[in-house]
Amino acid sequence: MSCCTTSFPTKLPHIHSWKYDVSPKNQILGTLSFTSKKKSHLGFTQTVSLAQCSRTNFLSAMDEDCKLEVSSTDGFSKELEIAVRAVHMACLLCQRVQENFLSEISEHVHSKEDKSPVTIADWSVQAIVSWVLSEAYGSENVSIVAEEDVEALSKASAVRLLEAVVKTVNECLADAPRFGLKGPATDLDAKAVLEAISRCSLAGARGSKFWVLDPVDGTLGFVRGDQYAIALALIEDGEPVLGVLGCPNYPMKKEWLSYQNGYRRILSRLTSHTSESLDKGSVLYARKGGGKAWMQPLLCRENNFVWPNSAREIRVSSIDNPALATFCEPVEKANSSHSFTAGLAHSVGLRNQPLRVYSMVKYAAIARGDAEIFMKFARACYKEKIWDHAAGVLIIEEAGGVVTDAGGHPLDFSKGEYLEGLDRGIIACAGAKLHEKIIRAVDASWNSSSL
Ligand SMILES: Nc1ncnc2c1ncn2[C@@H]1O[C@H](COP(=O)(O)O)[C@@H](OP(=O)(O)O)[C@H]1O
Ligand SMILES: [Mg+2]
Repeated sequence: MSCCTTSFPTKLPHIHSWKYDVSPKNQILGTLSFTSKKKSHLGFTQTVSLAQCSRTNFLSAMDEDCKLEVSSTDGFSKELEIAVRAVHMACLLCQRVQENFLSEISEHVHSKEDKSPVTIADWSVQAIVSWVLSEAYGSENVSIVAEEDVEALSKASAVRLLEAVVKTVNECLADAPRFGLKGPATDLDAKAVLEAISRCSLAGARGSKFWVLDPVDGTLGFVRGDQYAIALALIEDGEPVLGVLGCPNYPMKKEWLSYQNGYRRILSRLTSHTSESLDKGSVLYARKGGGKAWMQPLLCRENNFVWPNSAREIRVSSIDNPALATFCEPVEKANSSHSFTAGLAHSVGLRNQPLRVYSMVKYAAIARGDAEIFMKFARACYKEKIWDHAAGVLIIEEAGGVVTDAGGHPLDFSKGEYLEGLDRGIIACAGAKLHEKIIRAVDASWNSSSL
């Protein structure tokens, strides 16, 4: 049998080319080698004994294999990949729950003690992310700070609710292999699900390294069929070092964002379960210090996740003229003063209408270059929580943007579950010029505001 040697670009950014022996029938038969643009990998040669396989399978297999090599030398790569895969799974879970309950909402939405809504998706996402991270690193080695606790779920009156969560979790974990993750050998029972949820504790926020998770950020958007996000970050020594934002209703194409206020509800009525409608979300991620941030499309239901899953680099907008800039803010004026931001917008010369969007999708919009400014000014008595910001802050910074409080200080993730010492509000901008203008405008108008 005659073989030839050839090379082609791979999907991995670090890998420059593969060389492999291929038979006339396009079968991969034997030894292959690769070189990398990264110095540490130059000249590295790997010999792999491969069963005969198609070129497409070979490519996937080798991208997977190579990933492990890169992971071992590249800080946080393995954690990042697991986090991204877990968030993709969580997005799928949320899409399923959202589609189901848009028609029977009352059964699925419950009130927490502070009257904010919580759904089976919040608990289920927390359970699966906790389970996946614990499986990957051992539960004793993983510290997760997350929004939900099990109190309401553990009550005798909540049997049906707990059943629904357990079912949702198991349905999602059954899909784990599609995402390149190992699922449980048998379904998790209620005890295991409750354990996974309660393994996440607020006490972890005092440690030097911990994950922080908002299982469904913008729950109000979620129950209204609108924007919401799944936010996972890794904090080390008080700073986010990894950030992953799942935005199941924020597609790769910007135009879709303008269909806010219930477009999902309309879409899901018009389209069938398996159609393109499920392929309209994105997952954003970044690693500290890389100076890069990325975006991947959500999986179509029948596809398998192959890293890097058509990742596209994202960058903040280059617009620095306020007259052309768009600013985002929360939909709910209870969460941020619309009148104060309207005054700021006027004084710095912002002309576009504010883009009011639920959840950390606002951070995603800045990182992707779809908007230039995000401002949030909550009431003085409200303390911002770390899980509402950690992932978004890192992704914007790595995409080239600036995020600080209104005093120009970085947000402090080192003091437990709250952003302690936050000065007045949060300002995220595509660039330093816009950021300085907003900071100056806040100073000029703060004393005359009612905040
Ligand atoms: N009174 C308040 N002021 C400011 N933020 C609040 C708030 N009440 C809740 N939030 C936070 O705002 C988040 C929603 O963000 P947004 O208003 O930008 O959509 C909520 O996240 P959850 O939905 O995860 O609870 C919650 O953490
Ligand atoms: Mg939140």
